[in-house]
Amino acid sequence: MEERGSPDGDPARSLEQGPEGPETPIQVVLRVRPMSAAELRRGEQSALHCSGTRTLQVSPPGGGPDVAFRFGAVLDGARTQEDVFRACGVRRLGELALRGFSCTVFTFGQTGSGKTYTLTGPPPQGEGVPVPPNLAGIMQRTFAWLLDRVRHLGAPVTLRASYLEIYNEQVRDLLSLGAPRPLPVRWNKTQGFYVEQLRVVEFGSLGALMELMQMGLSRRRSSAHSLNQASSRSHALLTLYISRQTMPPVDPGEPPVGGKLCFVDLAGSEKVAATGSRGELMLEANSINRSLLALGHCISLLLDPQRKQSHIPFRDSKLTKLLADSLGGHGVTLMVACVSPSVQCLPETLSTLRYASRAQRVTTRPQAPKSPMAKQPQRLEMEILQLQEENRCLRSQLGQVHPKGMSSPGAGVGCGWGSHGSSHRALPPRQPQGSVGPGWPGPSGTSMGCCRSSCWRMRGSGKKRASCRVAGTRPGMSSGSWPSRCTSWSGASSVPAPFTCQTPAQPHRVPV
Ligand SMILES: Nc1ncnc2c1ncn2[C@@H]1O[C@H](COP(=O)(O)OP(=O)(O)OP(=O)(O)O)[C@@H](O)[C@H]1O
Repeated sequence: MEERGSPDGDPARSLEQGPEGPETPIQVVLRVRPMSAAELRRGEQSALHCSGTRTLQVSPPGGGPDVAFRFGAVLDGARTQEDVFRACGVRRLGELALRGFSCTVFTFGQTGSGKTYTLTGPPPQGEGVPVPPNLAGIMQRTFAWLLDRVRHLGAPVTLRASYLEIYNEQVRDLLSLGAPRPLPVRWNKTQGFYVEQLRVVEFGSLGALMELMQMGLSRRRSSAHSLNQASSRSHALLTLYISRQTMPPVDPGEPPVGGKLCFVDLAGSEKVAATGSRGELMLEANSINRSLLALGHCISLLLDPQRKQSHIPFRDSKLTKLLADSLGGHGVTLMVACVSPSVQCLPETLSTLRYASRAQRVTTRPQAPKSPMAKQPQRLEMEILQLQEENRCLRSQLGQVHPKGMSSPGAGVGCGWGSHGSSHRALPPRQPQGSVGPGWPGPSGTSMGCCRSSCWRMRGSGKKRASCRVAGTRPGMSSGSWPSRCTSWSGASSVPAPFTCQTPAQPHRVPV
């Protein structure tokens, strides 16, 4: 018996462990749906047998050796929606998304194989009729889990969602306020590929999120053909953006830590001869097949260690652009491959199984965006340097003033290092808001204390002729970008009332 598939190991455990090493393979779970009523009516036989929790055996009709495929988990037609949710380890992906990772769950398979059922449950039985809770799919179950999890977290979390479809190679916003219109896919260095002008909606409750999902589902293109009465004619991507504020916030202006959880319901591959698609249905089928082909091509190239470092043609379709990070980037990805058990579907099923086998050998390098806390050491280091410098300077002034028994440090002692030996003219200091100290000058012409502690940068004053004696005026440098606490200014010709520094001082370096 030939066997293909993933290496040994407990699937649930490997998903629960999450991305430990630098490279993590795409996890693949296989779901075999039960025989449909139509298939049973036609008396079709099953060609698939699950042996154990990870192996699927395929028995070709008319004899021949069985072929076995191994995946992270294999779920037969008797498994419930809850079983599937658990086996897929989606909660673990949710936890990772809360920690800032970008996670993707996507379903893949032939038309009518149960992809939409797995993600969102059966089609609603009427307008506004909700899916019965026991039939709810991975998406509804994840939403409920996530909202509950967020409620019990100590830190505030902002949740937002977007929902789009790729229909005939056009991206349409399923949550747009008006009629959906094509949106461009762009690329930049920080975001990678993204959809411009996509509506992202903040939500605060499970009910609000379910409404968004229903809105998107009702707008998504679907049609009937001979293999599925409600066949999706587009790829749909619902993304949850999870922004978790660090405690305590590093800086009110800092963006919060953000993770993503994206659910992708791919349209099914189809043989137009089998589905009987004509006209518009056939155009849709061709577009679907082309984009799935592009996806398969990228997956094949990602498996080639030589090619992985070089060019992968993600730009070949909108689908591959939007899945680029999930497949070859820094995301954590789960693929749920869906198949029909029927012998009639075997060629398509084998193609799905091979596709899924290849996908589980693709690896990504999961990486959470750097938390604002990570920037702290650098910021603190700068602050420490500045404070040390100020401390050193103040100490040296104290050492020079007090031995002479001067009660007022401002009385009659010139700065010892001004140009041409003249007294140092300090700019009138800008007092930081709410800060009043002994070093601040009084009314024009009087100096009250040490310019070293009282000379502050001229924030936005535009007096570019003023220069810092130590750092100097740098070409193109505005006064606002000078050292935060310049201790020695000169050339302040445009300043209305120059002050004379009367504190003895030693030249010193100011950290810039
Ligand atoms: N595990 C299952 N249990 C019961 N019914 C199922 C199961 N999976 C799928 N079905 C039913 O099979 C039919 C096809 O499923 P579904 O629409 O989810 O397929 P699909 O793969 O999304 O197809 P398409 O690619 O054409 O959109 C639906 O009527 C669905 O309710």
